[in-house]
Amino acid sequence: MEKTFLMVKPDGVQRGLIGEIVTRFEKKGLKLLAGKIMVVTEEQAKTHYIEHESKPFFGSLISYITSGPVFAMVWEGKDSVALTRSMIGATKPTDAAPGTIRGDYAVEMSRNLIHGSDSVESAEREIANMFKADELVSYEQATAKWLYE
Ligand SMILES: Nc1ncnc2c1ncn2[C@@H]1O[C@H](COP(=O)(O)OP(=O)(O)OP(=O)(O)O)[C@@H](O)[C@H]1O
Repeated sequence: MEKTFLMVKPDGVQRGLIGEIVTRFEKKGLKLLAGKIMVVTEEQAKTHYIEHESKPFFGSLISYITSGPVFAMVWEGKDSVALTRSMIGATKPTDAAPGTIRGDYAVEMSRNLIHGSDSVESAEREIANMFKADELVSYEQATAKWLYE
């Protein structure tokens, strides 16, 4: 089983798309281990996007991701990193296939609604940057069946 870090970016929160996005992953069969509305600090943003530090768009990327609340999540399931990346779609909305989140709802590359980890290692680093260990339920807890009395 694999964990991944997903984040509805400020444009997705402002457009009221949290529920729509969460529903897609729930219906796919992934389990939500943690989720919170939060404002990303500049320090967290720079750690999150460290691989883009030398890129010309780094400054605007940091301003954008810290500009308003995001909805940060941890999901777990088989092949969750690859599955969620394919459900999110290409970075550039014009390349994102219809049926993907960006393909259905995003227009601009710099306002592409959602982030998803690109590897298991990135997911571990990104989760640790945004969550404390005790904010996550376990996969066993997330899959436990509710029973009638
Ligand atoms: N050439 C670019 N010009 C402007 N913004 C860009 C460019 N390339 C990437 N970005 C922005 O930086 C973010 C991170 O880029 P990355 O290549 O990691 O894409 P991604 O993995 O699809 O997106 P994310 O990391 O947000 O999930 C993109 O989501 C996009 O908003």
